[in-house]
Amino acid sequence: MLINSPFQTKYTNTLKHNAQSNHVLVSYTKKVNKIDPFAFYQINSPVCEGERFFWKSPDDDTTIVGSGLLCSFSNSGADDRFSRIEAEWNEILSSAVIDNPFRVPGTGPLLFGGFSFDPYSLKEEKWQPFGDALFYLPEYMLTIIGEDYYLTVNLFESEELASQSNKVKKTFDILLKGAESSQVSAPKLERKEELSVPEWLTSVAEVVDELQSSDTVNKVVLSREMKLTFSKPISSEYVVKQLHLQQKDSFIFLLETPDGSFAGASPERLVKKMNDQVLSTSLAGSIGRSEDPAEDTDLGNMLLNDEKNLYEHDLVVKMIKGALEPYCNELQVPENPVLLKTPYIQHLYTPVSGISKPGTSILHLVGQMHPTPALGGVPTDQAMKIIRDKEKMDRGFYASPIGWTDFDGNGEFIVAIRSGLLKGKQAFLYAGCGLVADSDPNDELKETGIKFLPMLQAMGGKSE
Ligand SMILES: C=C(O[C@@H]1C=C(C(=O)O)C=C[C@H]1O)C(=O)O
Repeated sequence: MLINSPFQTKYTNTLKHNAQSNHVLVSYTKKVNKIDPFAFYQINSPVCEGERFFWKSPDDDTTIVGSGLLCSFSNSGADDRFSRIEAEWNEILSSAVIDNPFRVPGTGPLLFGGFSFDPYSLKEEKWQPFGDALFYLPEYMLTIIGEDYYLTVNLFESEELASQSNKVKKTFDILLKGAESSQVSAPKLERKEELSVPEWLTSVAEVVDELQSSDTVNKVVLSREMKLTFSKPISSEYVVKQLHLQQKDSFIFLLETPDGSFAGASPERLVKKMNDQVLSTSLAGSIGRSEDPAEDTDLGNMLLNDEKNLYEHDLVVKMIKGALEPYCNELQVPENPVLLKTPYIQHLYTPVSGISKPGTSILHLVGQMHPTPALGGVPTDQAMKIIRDKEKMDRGFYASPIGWTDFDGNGEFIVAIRSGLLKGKQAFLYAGCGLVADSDPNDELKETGIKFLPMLQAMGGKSE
């Protein structure tokens, strides 16, 4: 690490955080020349490996890369995990010294991370480093907004200001000199296993039966897992580079820990907040793609007129509208969905936008909206119970909110689908689908098979 922070503290609870609250955050942001985000990602390897993150919104709108950990925020269990992260973050910010003349969203001190899907689900060892909430305040961060590049350095105040600014200046110089990205070799896939397929098909059939006979439960999203084994440990950087090249219309995300990384390419925004503008997305209802343009249009039209998919979609729209209503004015919800196409699948898509009421934070909105019926079901509590009972696995961070919030309260969170956990020589991929009373198990198996493809392709495991 270029700046040797003596305060690398893992805040596991509010109490511990309070004990550290005399440390003042100092943050510097500078506009810099163009720099390759992957070169920046590698810049402090191997020292910072396990302490990095990567984010890119569709169409290269915003790219944020963090390297090195000034501190992390984590917690386990409990429904108040959203507000606890927010309280700890606000406490750090309340005494922070911030030198950022630009105040562009995504620059300056920023928290990147996410939450687990379900704090009450069974817990698997492989997800243990992530807990139920994990956020990073990076030491070094690159933000790219369109053609503009910003570098932020964060440190805790521990020395004379003059020597601090000297260090920061040196850091900027070193970072900018070493900015060449080196190649990482492709992983060699040795084994690909779709886990418990017969059991999963039985669970889907059972849930469909329950949906048919129930007066109260309308939708449940069930997911399944695929395990990949490689000849050598898989590089998170390789995977994220491939996703970046292959999935232009999706959000690319990566959160590293020293014991496993979570990465994916999700088309689904949960919520974006820029000043008081709020934007959310209902994404549910799916159909495949065709290489033949006319056939592809036909498939899209079929989806736009399919009652089962429209119903599934509408449940999500209604819930998102209901969750945002108490916190937003001027909510706009188009009457009909449109299509959102990614390379392997097309979805029904409805944007929901509004103006947030004063005092509404993005983390609060995330807590109010998660899990939407696109990933959980309707009604939420009953659907979550069914998911726990039928899936019998730990989704970890799959299907959960992941994203960022900056010191000005701007931010964006997505739903972490089309994703996987990379752990040494193994990777665990996840894919799910919305079930309603007239769902067919074999169709759902096929749909989830398609949803594995973005990650599979990025890891060299997609057979043509
Ligand atoms: C659950 C996933 O996707 C979700 C389910 C969808 C559906 O059932 O049609 C569509 C988009 C996503 O909201 C996944 O990709 O794993």
